Amino acid sequence: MTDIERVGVVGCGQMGAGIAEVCARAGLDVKVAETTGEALEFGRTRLFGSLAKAAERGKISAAERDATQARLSFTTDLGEFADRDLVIEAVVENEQVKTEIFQVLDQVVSRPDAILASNTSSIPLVKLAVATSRPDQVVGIHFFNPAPVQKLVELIPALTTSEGTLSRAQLFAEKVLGKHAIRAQDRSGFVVNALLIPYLLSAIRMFETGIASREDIDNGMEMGCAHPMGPLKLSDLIGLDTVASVAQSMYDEYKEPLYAAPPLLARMVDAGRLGRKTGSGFYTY
Ligand SMILES: CC(=O)CC(=O)SCCNC(=O)CCNC(=O)[C@H](O)C(C)(C)COP(=O)(O)OP(=O)(O)OC[C@H]1O[C@@H](n2cnc3c(N)ncnc32)[C@H](O)[C@@H]1OP(=O)(O)O
Repeated sequence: MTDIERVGVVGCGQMGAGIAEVCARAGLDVKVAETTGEALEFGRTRLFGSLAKAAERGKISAAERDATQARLSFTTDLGEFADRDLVIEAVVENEQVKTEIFQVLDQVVSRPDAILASNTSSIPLVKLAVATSRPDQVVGIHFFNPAPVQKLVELIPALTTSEGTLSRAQLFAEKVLGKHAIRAQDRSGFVVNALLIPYLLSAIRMFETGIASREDIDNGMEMGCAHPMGPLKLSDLIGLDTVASVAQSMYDEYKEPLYAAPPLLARMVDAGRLGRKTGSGFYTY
């Protein structure tokens, strides 16, 4: 269906693990990289736990779970990505860290037309593209959390991305992974975050100024507008550090006050209350 069979995923946090799961469940050979053995073990446990849950809920059979696990391998050495047809980087939203990863991938990935993709939600793709010697093969493939559940991916071409790379990425996302792809320009926030982040920040401001309780804010949007989760619960799911860093990138790009993070968000990030992943955010988990 496409020429992509071997996928590399850099980072096995919340998003990396979800993306690796989606790719392995689609029948691909997936190699996942983390920086340390400890981080890798944590990520593997998260990923295998999610597959176990999918099997318990009857979404996949026990045989499919085992076959999916067998398609996943783990490493702390990006050098093992040499044979990958597509690599999706899903590490922290830090431009320097991502740039260094793209420089390494450019060195190690040997297939001449391999696609180097980033799951970034806010860093300009062109900055990652020009860090490589193949800027026409770098593209944004942005998944949503939880990646196994959310149907959408955003495809973001950098100014340098070739139409061939973009169409192969689209074919991969739609035909192999079964996602719905929308295209967005390489502008901070793309489509979804450009709409979502100001809404989340407004909810945090509303809570901070005492206009309503966290439960009333969330119930308001869940019961009033049929959102699956209210904005404070959703911020906890995304991770408050991610919400803050995406907001910062959007503020840096547009200088619009509506993208400025409220002080409470910054203080919670400083306190390490990052939401579900740390056990506490607007709620306790
Ligand atoms: C910041 C960025 O750059 C971009 C982003 O990611 S923005 C964030 C986008 N995400 C959202 O907006 C999430 C909104 N929330 C939701 O869609 C839902 O509340 C939710 C899917 C997270 C949970 O749904 P729920 O009904 O409350 O819980 P639950 O019944 O446990 O789950 C519903 C389904 O999702 C599945 N699911 C939930 N979490 C999952 C996970 N982490 N992995 C795999 N499957 C999961 C469940 O197995 C269940 O599947 P079935 O109905 O087929 O059994």
